[in-house]
Amino acid sequence: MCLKSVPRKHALTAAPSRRGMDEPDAAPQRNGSAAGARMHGLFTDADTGRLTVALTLSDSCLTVQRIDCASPPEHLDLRVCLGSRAHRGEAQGAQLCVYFYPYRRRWMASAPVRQRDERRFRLGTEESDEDASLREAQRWARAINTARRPEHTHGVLFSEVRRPCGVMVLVNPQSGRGQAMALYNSHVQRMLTEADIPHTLFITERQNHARDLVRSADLTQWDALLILSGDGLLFEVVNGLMERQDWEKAIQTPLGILPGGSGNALAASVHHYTRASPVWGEDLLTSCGFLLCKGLVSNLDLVSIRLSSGARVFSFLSLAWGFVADVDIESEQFRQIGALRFMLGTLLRLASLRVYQGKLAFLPAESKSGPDSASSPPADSRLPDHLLAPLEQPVPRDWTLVEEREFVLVLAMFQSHLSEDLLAAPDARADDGLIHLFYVTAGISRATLLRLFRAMQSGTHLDCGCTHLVYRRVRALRLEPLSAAGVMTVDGERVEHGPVQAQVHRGVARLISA
Ligand SMILES: Nc1ncnc2c1ncn2[C@@H]1O[C@H](COP(=O)(O)OP(=O)(O)OP(=O)(O)O)[C@@H](O)[C@H]1O
Repeated sequence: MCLKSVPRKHALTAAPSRRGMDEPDAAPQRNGSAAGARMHGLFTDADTGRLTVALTLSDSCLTVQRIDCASPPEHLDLRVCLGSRAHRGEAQGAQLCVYFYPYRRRWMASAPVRQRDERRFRLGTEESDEDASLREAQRWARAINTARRPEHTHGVLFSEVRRPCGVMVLVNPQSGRGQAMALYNSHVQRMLTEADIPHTLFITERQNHARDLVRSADLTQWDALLILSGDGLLFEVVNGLMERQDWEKAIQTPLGILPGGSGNALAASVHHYTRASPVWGEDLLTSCGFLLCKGLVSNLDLVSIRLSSGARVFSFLSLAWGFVADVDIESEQFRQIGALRFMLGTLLRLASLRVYQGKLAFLPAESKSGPDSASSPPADSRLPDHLLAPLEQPVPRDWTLVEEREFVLVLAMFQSHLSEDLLAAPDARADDGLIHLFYVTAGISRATLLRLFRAMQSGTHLDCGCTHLVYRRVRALRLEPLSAAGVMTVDGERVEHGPVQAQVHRGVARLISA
C-alpha cells in the first residue's frame, strides 16, 4: 500500500500584539491572558483581513485561538512539531512556518498515520518595517524550536544527537524499484530542511561504495549517518565502520534508516518500536523521517557472524538459511514490483518446496554462561566472541543441540521485522541483547507454511499451534549445512554457504529511533 500524504497549509497574517511579544523564556508572562506562555501575539487572516487569532506558545503546545468567533482554541502539540522557520514574506512582512507531523486517520483508513501539517503565519502589515517583522518571525521560530525538544519515551534511555549537526545522507539509487532519489527529492530533503538539519548527499555508484566511504571518512565531520535504501546499504555501512582502526568510536556514530528498498526491515522495526499501527510505503518513510529529525538515539545490538572461510561480518537484522534466504535471493529478479516480490518468490518456492539438511545448536538466553564460557574462543581484538568455540571444535557443553537434521528454514532475527509487512519477532527490540531463533522442521505441508507466513504479517505465527515451528531466544548459535542445497543470507545479503556461527553483542552500535 502506498498512499501519498496531502500537506495541509494554513496562512495567517500576524501583527505584534499591542502588549508586545516576550523573548523565548521559560518564565511565565506577567499579563493574565497568557499566563504560562513563552510568547504571545495577535494574528490576522491573510486572505480576509478580518479573522483575528491569538497565537500562544507554551512549553508543550502552540495554541491558536480565534478571537472573533466562538470556536474553541486549537492546541498544536509540540511533540509532533519537526521545526519552525522564518523568512521574508512573498508580498510584505515576514512569514513564520511551523511543521507538524501528527497522527491522523485518513478517510476509510483502518489506523491513523503520521501526516504533514504545515502552519504559516504572516508577521507585519503594509506599514510595518520588514526587517523588524523578520526579526520577530525569527524570534518565534527560535522559541518554537527550543520548546519542541523531544522527550524520553517508553522508558528507554536516549541521548540526543548533537545539534546543530552535519549529517551524511547515503542514497542507493538502485535500491527497491529505483525510486530512492525520487523519495529523497520529494520527502527527505524537505523534512531535513524543516528540522534545520544540515546534510550532505552521497549517491552510491556501485556495490561497496558506501562501505569504502565510511571506512575512510573523517567521522568528526558527521554527527549521524542516514541511509535511504534497503537494509543492504546499512549492512555495508555497519561493516565499513567496524573495519576502521578506530572502530570502537566509529560504531558509536548514530545511524538512521529511511526505507528506500523493497524489504525495509529495519525501518519497519524502528516504526514498530514506537508502538504505532503498522504503515507501509511513503507513510513508513514519513514516520522514519520524523523519528530521524527528532534525533533520539538508542543502542543497537550487533551480531557477530563467523563464516566458514574465517570471514567475519556484523549484522543488525537477520541470518537466514533455507526457505527465507532462497525467497530473498531468488526474488531479486522481480525487484521492479517492490515488496510484492517476496510474495511472488514465496509462492514460487512453495511450489518446489525443499528440505535442507543441517545441524543446529544454540546457547539459550536463560543460560548462565558468562564471558569466556567457550574454552578457546576465536581470537579477535575487536568485539571478541567469548561465547563461541572455533568452528572446527564442538560447541561448548552448555549449548543445546537440536535433534532434528532436516529443516525447511532456519531464521535468526535481531529486529522485529523481516520485511515491511512481515513481523517475524514481535517482541524483539533494537537492544534486547537477544537472537530470536526460529526454525521450521521438515514435514510441514505447503498449506501450513503459507498459513504461517500469512500469520506473520500480523505477528501471530507463533499462535498458529504449528508443531513444526520452533522459537527460541538465544545468545549464540551454530548452523552447519550438511548438503549444498540453498543459500545463506545476512541482513538480506547473500554470504558464502557453509558452517556459520553467531553471537550477539548487546547495544554496541547506536540507532536513531524512538
Ligand atoms: N549504485 C549502485 N548500483 C548497484 N548496486 C548498488 C549501488 N549502490 C549500492 N548498491 C548495492 O545494492 C545492494 C542492495 O541494496 P539495498 O539492500 O540497499 O537495496 P534493496 O536490495 O533494493 O533493498 P532491500 O534489501 O530492502 O530489498 C547492496 O548490496 C549495495 O551494495
